[in-house]
Amino acid sequence: MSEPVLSVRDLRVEFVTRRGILKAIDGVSFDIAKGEVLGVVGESGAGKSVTGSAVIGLIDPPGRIAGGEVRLGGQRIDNLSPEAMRRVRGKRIGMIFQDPLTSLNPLYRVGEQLVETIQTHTNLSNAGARKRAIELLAEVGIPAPERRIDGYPHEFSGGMRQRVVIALALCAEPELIIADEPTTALDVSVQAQIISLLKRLGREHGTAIMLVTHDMGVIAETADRVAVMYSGRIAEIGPVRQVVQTPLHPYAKGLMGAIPTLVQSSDDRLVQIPGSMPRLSAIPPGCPFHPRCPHAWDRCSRDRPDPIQHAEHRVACHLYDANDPTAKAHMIHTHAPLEEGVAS
Ligand SMILES: Nc1ncnc2c1ncn2[C@@H]1O[C@H](COP(=O)(O)OP(=O)(O)OP(=O)(O)O)[C@@H](O)[C@H]1O
Repeated sequence: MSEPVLSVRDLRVEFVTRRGILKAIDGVSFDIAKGEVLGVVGESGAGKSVTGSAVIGLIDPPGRIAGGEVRLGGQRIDNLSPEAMRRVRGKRIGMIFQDPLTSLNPLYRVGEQLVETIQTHTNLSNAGARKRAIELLAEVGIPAPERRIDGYPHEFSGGMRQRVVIALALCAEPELIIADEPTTALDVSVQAQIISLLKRLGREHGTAIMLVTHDMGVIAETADRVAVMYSGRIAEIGPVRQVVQTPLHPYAKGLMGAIPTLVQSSDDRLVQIPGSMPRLSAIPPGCPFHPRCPHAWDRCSRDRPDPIQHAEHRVACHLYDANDPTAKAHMIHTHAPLEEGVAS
């Protein structure tokens, strides 16, 4: 397999607070290949956004990267100077946030912003950059781009504004796009359009996309692979189809059961996982999910589970430890809906 565009190894991020050092990201590893969409999902506070911020070098004090490596196209970027990292962000990594106005200056016409960004990365003349900007606006589905290019951000609807942000992110032909909740602020009907646009552009431009969202529906629609985060760690990662249809980690099983389906009989209840994710200041020893896990046994409150390759999934759960003769028993002696991924 060719070298991944993004490679993250054993990433650790801490926040130094009066209550002590809080481990927000504690040993996260994943790759994203060219043209691939990795969905990063998990409940609020799981560490999705901090992971994205760490990749783009935007962890500000009191936060700090406490360990691990981030490589872009094989080159380490976690140890670059702030200035060098700013150049990487501008050129090699594009960013799309929930609020398009984070990326757009309300005082300038969208065309001026696109042209300026294009000219930062190319030798195009004003006329050439304007032509390229119109092409990009057309590519992201802005109608009448030769006219709309002279509009101000407030003259665009939320969905159209997010399309402009995507065009802006594409100006530099980045290797990686980090999209953090890109559709959360949009109407449901517009969300699907933006998501399919991102997916199509990622494929066409060969861009690797890290898509951060709490919305499993968006992940199921868009991602090639999915990482399920819990308490600053990846509980499970694998191809989206496998993880959505046959999740292995008990937390992922609960989360997948919580995807609302369009057709739902009155008997269908959303699966709720009892309890809540621990605060960073009170992460329990061993597996952070063990207090909520129906399978947990004494080992789970003692030993931190390392990720285990199980078929196409990588899962951080002792249940799948083929070297633990007691693991299987703990799988079998719990209730039925959690049994289909039994370790063999
Ligand atoms: N500046 C900060 N100081 C202290 N803790 C922080 C800081 N920024 C983030 N955190 C903590 O890091 C953890 C991970 O936060 P993060 O924003 O990555 O979660 P998330 O999964 O993206 O959640 P959400 O879906 O709500 O955005 C949380 O417990 C959060 O409180």
